[in-house]
Amino acid sequence: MNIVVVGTGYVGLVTGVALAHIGHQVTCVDVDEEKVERMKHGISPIYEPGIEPFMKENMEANRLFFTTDGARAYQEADVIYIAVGTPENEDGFADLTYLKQAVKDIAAAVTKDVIVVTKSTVPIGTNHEMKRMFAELAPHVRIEVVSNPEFLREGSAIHDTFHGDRIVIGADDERAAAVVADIHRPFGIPIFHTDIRSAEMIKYASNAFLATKISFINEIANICEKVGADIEQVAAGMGMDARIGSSFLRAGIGYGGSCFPKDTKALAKIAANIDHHFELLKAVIEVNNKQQRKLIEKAKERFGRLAGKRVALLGLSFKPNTDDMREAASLVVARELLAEQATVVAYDPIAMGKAAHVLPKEVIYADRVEQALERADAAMILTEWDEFRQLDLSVYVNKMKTPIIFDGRNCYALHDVARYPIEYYSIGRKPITNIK
Ligand SMILES: NC(=O)c1ccc[n+]([C@@H]2O[C@H](COP(=O)([O-])OP(=O)(O)OC[C@H]3O[C@@H](n4cnc5c(N)ncnc54)[C@H](O)[C@@H]3O)[C@@H](O)[C@H]2O)c1
Ligand SMILES: O=c1ccn([C@@H]2O[C@H](COP(=O)(O)OP(=O)(O)O[C@H]3O[C@H](CO)[C@@H](O)[C@H](O)[C@H]3O)[C@@H](O)[C@H]2O)c(=O)[nH]1
Repeated sequence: MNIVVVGTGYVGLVTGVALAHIGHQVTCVDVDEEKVERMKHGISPIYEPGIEPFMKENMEANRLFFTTDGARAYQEADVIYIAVGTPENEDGFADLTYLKQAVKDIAAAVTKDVIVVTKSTVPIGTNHEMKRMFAELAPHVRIEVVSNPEFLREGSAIHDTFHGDRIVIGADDERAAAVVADIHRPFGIPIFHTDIRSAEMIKYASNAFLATKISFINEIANICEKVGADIEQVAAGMGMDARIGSSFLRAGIGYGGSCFPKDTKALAKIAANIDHHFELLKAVIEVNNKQQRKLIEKAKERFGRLAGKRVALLGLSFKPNTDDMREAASLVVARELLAEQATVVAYDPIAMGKAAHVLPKEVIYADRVEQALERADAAMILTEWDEFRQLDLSVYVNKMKTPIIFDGRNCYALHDVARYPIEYYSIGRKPITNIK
């Protein structure tokens, strides 16, 4: 089976590598020449733990290739996976420009029948629109379109691909569905067959539901703070109920990343377009927007004014084990701190290179966590990197001007913090005020 993957971002590259690893012949196409050049040398354009050894192993076995020559790759393909970006446009809807361009590129090149598999997250009805475009642009061949939404998480993408809970295959054509199921069978993951529209909706509904769990637990955390309960205990107790489940109940400063923010907004928009006002989802989004500002609120309450304060920002990426800055809470927090005329000194183990392109230019970068904390009036933890979780708490005491920590990810146990002369404000838990 000759497989081509269009787009080598988080989804495309991981899909290409994984399909090669289970034995398929895979060519990954990207329009970004620099990216392709790096990948040809076994260098991943994204920070994703464990991906490069997989790339190298499959390249050496002659199963994995990279090219910018889409036309040639599409001509030789039996199955083409589309994994290009579908970012948010200014109305909150999914921008389908890249996807439509990929459809045009494929239609212009193919000379034989082919199956096109859509991995990109697309609004309900998009795969049918793609089918219509193919029929119009490439009437000489038969192109079947299959929806195969992706559920991997950044930072654990390789693990998720080999250990996913399900593979969703949405198709109108039984033969095409069977071909795609056969391709994925070696993963040994349950395959769920459905129609195309339901597959498209499964992706949006899954992300919206997970985002709902996060906003729900964050609201409970905010109430816990006021009634003296502890969110870690509450989430643990709730999660023991198998009907609720313990995952995605980590309270914090809200969800970010390339998917939840855009996909929740896109689903709300999809609903609005058919005159359905998705009130629950709108509240989930609103709660998240507020939650991203939670540490600023707490700091203002503690200090009154933030002007002139030196604040160490620990963690910039939207979650640990990725350098992805898309919709990271750090963007909001850095901007607000600077607007309050605070000095912002930032540190992230991996994301500083990317962060420097998107954070305001006034942000100062530290090479090490200790350097960021030096003479700081306050520290704000935005990403729960292991480096911060494992940091000896005495470092805060020894380095900071005043060891006042605002922890947006509940990195430390309260009983550990209580042993140090630290002021500690976290999410949904009692503050600790041990500074003498
Ligand atoms: N990032 C995730 O964790 C994740 C998980 C599940 C689903 N998704 C969805 O998968 C899709 C891809 O997301 P991503 O984060 O991997 O995107 P990305 O932005 O990281 O990568 C997209 C790639 O496509 C390339 N590209 C654009 N147009 C092209 C064309 N015509 N031909 C060849 N290459 C082209 C770009 O150069 C880029 O390298 C989106 O729809 C997203 O919502 C993402
Ligand atoms: O209990 C939790 C879990 C997550 N988060 C936050 O939620 C965001 C998203 O985290 P996660 O879901 O782990 O990462 P993503 O890589 O964005 O993955 C999500 O988005 C992908 C793109 O659609 C989907 O494929 C995945 O299934 C879905 O989990 C991050 O900011 C996390 O800090 C919390 O605040 N609390």
